[in-house]
Amino acid sequence: MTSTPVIDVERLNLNYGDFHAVKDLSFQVAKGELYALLGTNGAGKTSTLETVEGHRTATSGTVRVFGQSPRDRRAVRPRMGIMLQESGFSPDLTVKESVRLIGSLSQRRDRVERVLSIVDLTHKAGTQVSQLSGGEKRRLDFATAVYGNPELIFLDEPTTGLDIQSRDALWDAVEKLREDGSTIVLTTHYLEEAQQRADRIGLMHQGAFHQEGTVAELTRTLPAAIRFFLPATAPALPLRAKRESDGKVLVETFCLQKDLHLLLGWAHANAVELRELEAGPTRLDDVFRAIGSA
Ligand SMILES: Nc1ncnc2c1ncn2[C@@H]1O[C@H](COP(=O)(O)OP(=O)(O)OP(=O)(O)O)[C@@H](O)[C@H]1O
Repeated sequence: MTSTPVIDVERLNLNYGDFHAVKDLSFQVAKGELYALLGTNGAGKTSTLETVEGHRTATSGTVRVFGQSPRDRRAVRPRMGIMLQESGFSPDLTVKESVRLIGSLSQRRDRVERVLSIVDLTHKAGTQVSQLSGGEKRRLDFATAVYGNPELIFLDEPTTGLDIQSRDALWDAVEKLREDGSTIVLTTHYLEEAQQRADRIGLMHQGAFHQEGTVAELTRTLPAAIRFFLPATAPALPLRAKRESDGKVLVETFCLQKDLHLLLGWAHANAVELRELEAGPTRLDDVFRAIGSA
């Protein structure tokens, strides 16, 4: 990493009483990156992010954001947009008033109308927060990340409760922010989104990284899968395979194209129908499932 990282965490430890929740965690996020912090329940993601956001003090280790302590709120806070799982806007405020409030709290400058348009709430500007649907509330939460194009944006489960159109719109807006140079830290349980969007992933388990790297680096450690139903009368397969609980045959391979070619050639030569054939590269889900079994 050549330039100073936007986030620099060195040997972070966090204790809650006797419980060691985060253990010697180190990672960096470079300017313009989309970094996904993922992990099992209770892995320590929230504790880590709260420290990086300046809400929590480290038990030991150092955390730098833009080269400064995130506890120095006056220096760091105006440069960050934090979309929490619930932003807790007052139910009595209107949408427009809430967005204005984001402006005064963040000390960033923007046009309320622009922000309302990006989060697709222009038509709800005069509606009280208490009258919004779950998805509309989530889009209002997203306004905290958009207002004034912050340099560093935290997105905590950003698409939970959003329909597919709103999800697409949110990711379009995130892409736009990235084009303008924003750095993004994402947490999500939608692994597909992380797989599609993240430049790098930190995968936490029990307070430490289980793995860290690009999606390709994480998935490279596990084989791809070919699955199909095989008729009872079929001759012996040309590949090593196992039978799954639903009766499907599973072939695990690090040479997907070559083995698929071999299998299809064999099926054609023997006139065997491979019913419900599926073949695909390793997914992040598989990497997650392998945690604990490693
Ligand atoms: N205030 C607290 N006091 C004591 N233990 C805590 C406190 N906050 C979190 N913990 C514990 O620290 C561990 C890490 O919690 P954290 O919320 O950081 O995990 P997480 O990765 O965000 O989990 P999840 O995906 O379930 O939200 C958990 O075992 C949790 O029970």
